[in-house]
Amino acid sequence: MGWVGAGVLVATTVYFLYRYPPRSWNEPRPLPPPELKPEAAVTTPISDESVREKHGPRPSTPTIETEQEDSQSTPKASASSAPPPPVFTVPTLNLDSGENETSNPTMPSIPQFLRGGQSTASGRDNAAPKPQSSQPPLAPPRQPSTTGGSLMPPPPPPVPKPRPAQKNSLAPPTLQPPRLSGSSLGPPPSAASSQRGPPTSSSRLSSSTLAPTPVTLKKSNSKKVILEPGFSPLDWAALTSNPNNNLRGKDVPPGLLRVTPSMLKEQHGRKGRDAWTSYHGKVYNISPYAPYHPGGKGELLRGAGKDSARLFQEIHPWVNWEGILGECLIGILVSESDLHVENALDAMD
Ligand code: HEM
Repeated sequence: MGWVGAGVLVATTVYFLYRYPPRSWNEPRPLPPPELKPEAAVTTPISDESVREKHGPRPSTPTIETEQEDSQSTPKASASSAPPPPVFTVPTLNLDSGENETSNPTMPSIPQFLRGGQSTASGRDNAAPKPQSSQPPLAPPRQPSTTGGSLMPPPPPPVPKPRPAQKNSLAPPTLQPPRLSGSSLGPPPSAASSQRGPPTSSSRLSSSTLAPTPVTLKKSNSKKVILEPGFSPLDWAALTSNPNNNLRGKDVPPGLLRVTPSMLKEQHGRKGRDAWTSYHGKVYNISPYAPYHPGGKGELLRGAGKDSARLFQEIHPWVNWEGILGECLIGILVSESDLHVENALDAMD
């Protein structure tokens, strides 16, 4: 309903503007000689109001009388030839302001319309506003009177504001292609990828794991050697898993031996002797492992006849010594004095 009312208001405004363009508002329109009497126009409505307030609602009267009373309160043409009172100049002054013409063009057009055309017409003046009356009882609430103080600005015509969505629809659409991420095209990360290190810059460039990854060959400090066939770590594991294989050495008595540093030094791996080494107080025969050592036989034998803990920790501290050489354990490392005391005790027994 609000939209219908607004539409009617806009249509009325457009009609008035078309019928009475703003240019004609400033033109001094000569009032017709049979203009209404100022006294009657000003005083009659007030008296009518006072009468109504005093005596309450007007009893039903014949139509003819009502028309007569209304005709008195309505500015109509009369036979009086008196000059127009200065009260009619008030609307003209209001119309001179340019803002009123532009902002509220409908306000001044109504009095012009009533004075110029309808005031001269007879009959349909009951609903017409009374320009000289400060309290027009029969006028619509939004009908402005000619006095500037009681002007009520009509509601602005509803201007539909474009919604943000409509703005976007009017604006040229900026279509952006969907962002293709490399990870979305590739397969899901495998479980092994979680154990890898952070991706390098070269691997980040490739969007798929199927793409060839550039391999940069750099000089490696690795001293790994090419092992002979049958001497892989798996072959060593298979060899140590069999307890029948005597990896401690053919001349070594069963049980753990007490090995002094002098005894260890004599097991240097040359002249047909096995190479022994000590690690954290234990002595191992490393000769069976020499052909399986990834770093080569020569590197391994650097620790022959002495303690290898420092070398081992410097090169590959991550290697499980005990897990690899557990079956090669000879005994424990004891000092020379300790061995002599033990031998003396054994002799006493
Ligand atoms: C004590 C003297 C030893 C020396 C001087 C030595 C030296 C080396 C060297 C130079 C490498 C190659 C490292 C590389 O490729 O970057 C290596 C690898 C290796 N060594 Fe030894 N080693 C010794 C003892 C041992 C012992 C006693 C064991 C076994 C308990 C052993 C097990 C290994 C293993 C498993 C690798 C491969 C490591 C890997 O690839 O990560 N080494 N060693």
